[in-house]
Amino acid sequence: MRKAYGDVVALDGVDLRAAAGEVVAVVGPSGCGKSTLLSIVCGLDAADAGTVDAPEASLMPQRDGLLPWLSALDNAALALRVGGASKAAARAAAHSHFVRFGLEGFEKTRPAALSGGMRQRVAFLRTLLAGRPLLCLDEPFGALDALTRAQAQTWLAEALARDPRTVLLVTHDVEEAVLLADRIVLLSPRPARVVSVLEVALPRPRVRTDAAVVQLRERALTALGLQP
Ligand SMILES: Nc1ncnc2c1ncn2[C@@H]1O[C@H](COP(=O)(O)OP(=O)(O)OP(=O)(O)O)[C@@H](O)[C@H]1O
Repeated sequence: MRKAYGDVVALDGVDLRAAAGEVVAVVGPSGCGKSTLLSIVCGLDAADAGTVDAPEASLMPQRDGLLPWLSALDNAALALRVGGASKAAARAAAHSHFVRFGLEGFEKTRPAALSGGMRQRVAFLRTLLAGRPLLCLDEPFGALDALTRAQAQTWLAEALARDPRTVLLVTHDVEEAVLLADRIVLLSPRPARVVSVLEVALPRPRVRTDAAVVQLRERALTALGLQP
């Protein structure tokens, strides 16, 4: 696949495959074209050359995209409302996940009064409830502090274990990719090309201090040229 914005070539020959139910992490340096790739896969942008053969996808954008004037519950229920569900049905469906997502008691809270981690959980729930087979997650935890990020990685792993989907997870964070993905696609600096693909054949749940996790993280960093 190829995509340029004027003289800026964002993607140059990126070829990517995901099997149904597989979590594929896409890791690459800042500005290499990862968001562009997700926009094309989700049908929000068109490639200049190449094709996308993907099922219907829902995108969790880099900034959480929550609507500031809606409550947490109505934000989570938004995709269902857009899909034609009544307000009551959409709220009930969204609410049935609130306890598991650690959001109980915050149904009426507006996004500005939620913590960063909670906002990400609401945004993820909204993406999940869109009911599409493919989830495109663009740096879902990029804005979180290290501790909140570690917690968020755990709940995402648990949520996907409960409700498996095909996932494209864009991240800068090699460790996050090793913890969550079945396969890691490493991209070059812009224009993005696939540098290497690593299989993550490790049992779940994965622990960041595990020797195999640390070893794979180092292999990925080396492939990206970030480790001697
Ligand atoms: N709509 C656009 N118009 C012009 N240039 C764009 C547009 N979208 C992206 N670009 C450029 O394409 C390149 C790739 O951008 P993209 O956002 O896809 O990278 P990224 O890997 O997601 O970056 P980051 O990791 O920092 O989020 C950048 O140089 C960016 O400036």
